[in-house]
Amino acid sequence: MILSGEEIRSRIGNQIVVEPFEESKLNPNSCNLSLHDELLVYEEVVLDVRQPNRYRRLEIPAEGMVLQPGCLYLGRTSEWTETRGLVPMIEGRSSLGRLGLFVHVTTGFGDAGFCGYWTLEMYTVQPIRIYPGIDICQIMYHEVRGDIEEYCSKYQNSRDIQPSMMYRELGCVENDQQLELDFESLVREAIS
Ligand SMILES: Nc1ccn([C@H]2C[C@H](O)[C@@H](COP(=O)(O)OP(=O)(O)OP(=O)(O)O)O2)c(=O)n1
Repeated sequence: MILSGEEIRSRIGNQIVVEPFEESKLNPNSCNLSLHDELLVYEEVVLDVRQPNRYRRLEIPAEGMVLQPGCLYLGRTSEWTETRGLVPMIEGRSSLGRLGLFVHVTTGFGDAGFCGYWTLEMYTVQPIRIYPGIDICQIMYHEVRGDIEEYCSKYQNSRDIQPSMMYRELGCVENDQQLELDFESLVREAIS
C-alpha cells in the first residue's frame, strides 16, 4: 500500500524524515525532491564493476547546465531523507519524463531504514538544460507486511553523490573510497 500525501505529512518527524520538508511539495501520494547543485561524471572509457571508477565533479550554475545524451550524470537530492518501517521509492516526474530526462537507471527502489541523500543516475534522450534546485523526482512510501530488518549496508548515511561501490562486494580492497579526478591540475600539468 502506498501512503497518501496527507499520510506522509502526518508521519514526518516520526517514521519519515525529509529535510528540509515543504508542504507545498506534497502530491496526492508522494513528495517532490529537488536537485542539488553538483554532478559527478565518470572519467573512464570503460567502467569496471570490480574497481572504483574515476570521476569529475561539476557544478550546475544558476544559469543551468546542458546534459547531453550518451552520458551518465550522477546527482543527488537536496533533501536528506530517513525512512523507518516503510519502503521508500523515488520516481521521475512526468513533466521531466515528457522532456526525455531519466532520473534513475532501474533503481528507484530504496530500503526501509535508508538514511541519506538519494543519488540520482541521470541521463537524457535529447540535450536538455537543467538547473539547481528544480524538483527533479518524487519519493513515495510503501507499507510492508512482515518484520523488517532495516538497511545498514554500503550506501547508508550517504552525505554526497555516491558512485557505485559494487567493487566492495567483489573483493576490491581500496584505501581511497573513490578516485576523484583532479582535472584542473592535470590540465595545468599537461600545458606546463
Ligand atoms: N537511485 C537510488 C537508489 C537507491 N539509493 C539508496 C537507497 C537504497 O536504500 C540504497 C541501496 O540501494 P540498493 O539496495 O538498490 O543497492 P545495492 O543492492 O546496490 O546495495 P546494497 O548491497 O548496499 O543494498 O541506496 C539511492 O541513493 N539512489
